[in-house]
Amino acid sequence: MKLQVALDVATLEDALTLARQTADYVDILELGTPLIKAEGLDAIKAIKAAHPDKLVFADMKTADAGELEADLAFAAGADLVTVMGAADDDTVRGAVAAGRKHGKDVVADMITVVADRVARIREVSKMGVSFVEIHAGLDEQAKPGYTIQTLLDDGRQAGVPFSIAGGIKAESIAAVQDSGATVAVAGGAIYSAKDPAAAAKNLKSLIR
Ligand SMILES: O=C(CO)[C@H](O)[C@H](O)COP(=O)(O)O
Repeated sequence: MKLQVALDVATLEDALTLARQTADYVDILELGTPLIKAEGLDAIKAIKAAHPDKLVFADMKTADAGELEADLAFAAGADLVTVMGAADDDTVRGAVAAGRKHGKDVVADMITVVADRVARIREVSKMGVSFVEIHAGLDEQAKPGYTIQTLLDDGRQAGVPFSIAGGIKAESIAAVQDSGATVAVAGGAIYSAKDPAAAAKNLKSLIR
């Protein structure tokens, strides 16, 4: 299982610092959606230039104009780009077309798919996305009683390649791996830690 750090900070300067602190321990550097909105697509270029050996994931969370938005992110240097799994089928297909043009990967973010997520995961997988991200966003995580378990159950059931994002911590990363995930995405557990490098190193060490 690969480890992906979500650079969920609001400035490129902070993102470059966090990337430098964690790059030795992660496989994928993710530019979080707020970072892309704050700094623009040039931030993708800057992270890729600083870490050409890492996969760069642009969390565009595209909801419309799939081909155009994915094309822009790939042209800026992204290796992986997200499209919303809840978007129109043509938006997903458009992003996949851009991915094929650039020889890169499109990931369907399954955040906000509340009714029969497993069925929608199977549908978008047939549209050509490389994998799905089974995801509980920060607002969902803040609700009382939130648990990552439903994400893991959906992953197990879906029978297609998936990543998990939703507040993964040192205590839960083994269960994420046991669910069959190919990528574990960690944001807050790393960027909110006193020592982000040590937090990333610890998460990596817990992957068997
Ligand atoms: O995309 C996101 C929020 O929409 C986050 O990047 C993702 O949820 C990972 O961060 P965390 O581990 O803090 O949940």
